[in-house]
Amino acid sequence: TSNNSYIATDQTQNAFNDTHFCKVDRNDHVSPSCNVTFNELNAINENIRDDLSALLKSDFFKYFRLDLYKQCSFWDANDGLCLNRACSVDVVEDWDTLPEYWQPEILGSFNNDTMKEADDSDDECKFLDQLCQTSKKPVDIEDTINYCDVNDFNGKNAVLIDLTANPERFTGYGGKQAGQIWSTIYQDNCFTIGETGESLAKDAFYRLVSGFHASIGTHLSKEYLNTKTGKWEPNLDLFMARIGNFPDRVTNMYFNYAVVAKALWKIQPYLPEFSFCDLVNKEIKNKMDNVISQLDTKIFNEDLVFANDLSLTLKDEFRSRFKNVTKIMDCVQCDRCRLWGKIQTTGYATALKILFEINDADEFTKQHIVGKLTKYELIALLQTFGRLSESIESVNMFEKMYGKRLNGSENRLSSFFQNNFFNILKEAGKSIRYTIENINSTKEGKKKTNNSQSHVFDDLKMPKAEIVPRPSNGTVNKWKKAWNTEVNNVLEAFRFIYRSYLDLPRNIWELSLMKVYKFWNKFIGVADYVSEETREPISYKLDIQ
Ligand SMILES: Cc1cc2nc3c(=O)[nH]c(=O)nc-3n(C[C@H](O)[C@H](O)[C@H](O)COP(=O)(O)OP(=O)(O)OC[C@H]3O[C@@H](n4cnc5c(N)ncnc54)[C@H](O)[C@@H]3O)c2cc1C
Repeated sequence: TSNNSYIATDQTQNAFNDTHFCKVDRNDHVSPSCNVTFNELNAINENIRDDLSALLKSDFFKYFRLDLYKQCSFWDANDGLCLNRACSVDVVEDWDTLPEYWQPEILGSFNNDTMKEADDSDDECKFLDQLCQTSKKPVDIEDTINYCDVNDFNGKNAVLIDLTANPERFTGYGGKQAGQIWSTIYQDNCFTIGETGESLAKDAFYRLVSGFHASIGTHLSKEYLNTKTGKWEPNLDLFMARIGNFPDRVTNMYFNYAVVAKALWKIQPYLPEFSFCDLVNKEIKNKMDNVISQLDTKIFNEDLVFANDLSLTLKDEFRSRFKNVTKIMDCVQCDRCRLWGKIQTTGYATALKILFEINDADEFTKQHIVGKLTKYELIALLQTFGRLSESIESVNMFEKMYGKRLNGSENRLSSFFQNNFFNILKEAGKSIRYTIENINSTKEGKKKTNNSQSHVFDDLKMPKAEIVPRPSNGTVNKWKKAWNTEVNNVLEAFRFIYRSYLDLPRNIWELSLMKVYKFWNKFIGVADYVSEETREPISYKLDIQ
């Protein structure tokens, strides 16, 4: 439930405490309202991935407008929030040692070249209009069906941003500021713990928020800044600590995927009627068709969500709570996080409007609602789908990395267990017994031909084989032989421990030397700040935006 998982200190969990990745059964249904399994969604996602990526990079879908200076309406941003940089320094240590362009404010800012000033004279941005033969005027949709403020993107201060040049990835934003945003969303806007189990609607609300949160975590883990190499690369430990060890978070991302996919499926018949020019562009239109034709109505059954509580008040409450979530995005202090936060909450809000406000039986409202979708809602809807699609792809990628890591550690573990103390004893015992038997049999003139057991541990110094003399009466004293073997084993174990203690000072000495060496390199500025591959300063290799 929301509050419980919020309070959990997930970072402290062992990332590899279970062999079952994410503890999710891929053949289970994603949720009671989704007649689709995790595996099926994975397959759909694989099929649409290329077309969807191409669509998101097209001129129509790659631009978004945002008012960077919109006032946070929940608290005085200069007062209630921690504004100093130290508040962001919760993920990367030693920020001060990094060059300026790696500081959180820079990583979280926009690539200025990719922003264009919006034209105040028209509510619509001219740049986007140039792409379209017919310009769609913004509309005053009745506020009663909106899950976000659709006029948010037409403000005087709104700027146009090229999303392909400002990817959602690790920014270093975190600490108290981000914590306050998430806690406000979960504690003040989600339904309470008891309530989430009450109905599918309240449960869906929490799932949407948690899936959104998990998706952000997945992206920042996938494109994480390795401060040693200066490269953006996947960070499996971070993913496991934030998402992978929480099956509910993984499930909620798939749930969100199903919700947004269903909304797209629902508006498919109306897409040709949109006046956005790029949709008229054959290639874009084909790609859009390819993507949506892979989707299916059974992916998500929106009729179930409000089925048990037909009360209109619950739907109103759901809508106004979600609108709050979209507004809280104005309080996010990291520009790039705010941009993607705004896009995704707008995308979810659009999906919810399509799913919950369009009545299939009522063609008039259907036309009315779909016909009045703004281009920013449509862009946000598709971009949000793109984010979730990438998240699902990343979960599968992290699973492979996890498998590799686990196999690697299994090998290390098995070699540890093969060489560990007790096995050495066992093998030593076997070897002694074998040697005794071999000697005995040689004495008896019955040479053994099977030598397969010999010398499993060639590198080990075995104790001299002890030949147990035969009793004079000719019968082997089995008990005495066993006793001697065990005593020998114990003695060998003590010798082994004793040798380890003797080695300890040498090991400590070597470790200290290595540390001093590393420290010296750092002091003279060599090792960590120069790329190992090229020996060039990292700044040349970084794609800083
Ligand atoms: C709108 C928004 C956008 C952001 N975008 C970015 C970005 O693009 N790049 C970037 O690097 N950082 C971004 N951040 C910051 C990022 O989300 C984290 O807040 C930050 O990385 C610190 O993480 P944390 O481990 O302290 O826990 P947080 O992610 O801040 O989570 C706080 C608490 O919530 C709970 N929790 C975590 N995940 C879930 C979940 N899925 N479901 C339920 N409960 C959960 C946990 O108990 C956790 O301790 C964004 C933050 C916000 C609010």
